[in-house]
Amino acid sequence: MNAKIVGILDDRIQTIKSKSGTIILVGPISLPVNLDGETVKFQWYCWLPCKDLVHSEGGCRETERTEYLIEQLSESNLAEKQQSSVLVYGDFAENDDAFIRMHSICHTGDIFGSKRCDCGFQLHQSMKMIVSHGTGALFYLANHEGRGIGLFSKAMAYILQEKGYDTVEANLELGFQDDTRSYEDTLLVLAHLRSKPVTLITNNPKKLAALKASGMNVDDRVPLWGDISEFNRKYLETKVNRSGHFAEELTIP
Ligand SMILES: Nc1nc2c(ncn2[C@@H]2O[C@H](COP(=O)(O)OP(=O)(O)OP(=O)(O)O)[C@@H](O)[C@H]2O)c(=O)[nH]1
Repeated sequence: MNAKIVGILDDRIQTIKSKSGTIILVGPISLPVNLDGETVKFQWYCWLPCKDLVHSEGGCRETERTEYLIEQLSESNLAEKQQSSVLVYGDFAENDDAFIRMHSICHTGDIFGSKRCDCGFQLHQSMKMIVSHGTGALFYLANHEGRGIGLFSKAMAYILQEKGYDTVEANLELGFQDDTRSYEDTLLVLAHLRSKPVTLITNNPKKLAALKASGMNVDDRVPLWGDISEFNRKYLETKVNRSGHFAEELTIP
C-alpha cells in the first residue's frame, strides 16, 4: 500500500459507529455547483455502510482503517450498491439555524426532469433555499427510490397509475408498504456534522414524525410545494388525501 496515498486520504475519512453497524464518512470535499448560473460552493460528504465492503471488518478497523478501506474498494463492486451523500452549505456545525432537506432519490424527476412528480423541482429549490438561508444541508438519499421500493418497481407502479391506481394503491398492490424509507444512517451522519436543532424542508408530516422519532433535533418545518401541472396533479392530490401531507400551503390550479 502506498503510504503517500493513505496519508492524503486519512484525515478526511472518519468512522461513525452505531448499534446497527459502522458507517464510513468521506469528506469534506469542495464542490462548486452551478445554481441558476451562479457558482455556489458546497462541502460534499459521501458515506458507505461498512457492510457493503467485501470484508467489512477490515474496512472498519479503528487502526490502519484507510489502508484496509483502499484495499477493498476495487473488489467491493460499489457501483452496484447505492451510496448516499450530503451537500453542506455555510457554517453547518455552529450556526444556530440551519435548513435541512432529506431528499429521496428520484431517477425520473431529478435526472430526467419528469413532471409526473415534483422531485426535480424540490431538489433544485431546496438547494436554493439552503443557500439563501445561509446555512444548511441537502441529504441525497440513494436507497430511497420510489419511497423505498426501487426504480424497477416504481416503473411497474407507474403503469398501474396509468390505469387509475393512485401512488399509495400502486405500491400496496405490488406488495410494498406505502413508505419503506429508513433514515437511520442519515441521522448518524447528521449528528456527526451538527448537534444543534434544524429546520426541515418538507410537506410530509410522516417524514417529520419519523425523523423526530429517530432522534432528529428538529425545531421547525418549512414547506416546499411547486411545479404543479396536469402531469403531477393526481400525485400531489394523493399526497394530501392519502398520505396526509400538510395541505394548507398547496393550491392546485
Ligand atoms: N412509489 C412511488 N414513488 C414515487 C412516485 N413519484 C415519486 N416517487 C418517489 O417519491 C420520493 C419522493 O419523496 P420526497 O420528495 O421525500 O417526498 P415526500 O415524502 O412526499 O416528502 P416531501 O417532498 O419532503 O414533502 C422519491 O423517491 C420518488 O422516486 C410514484 O408515483 N410512486
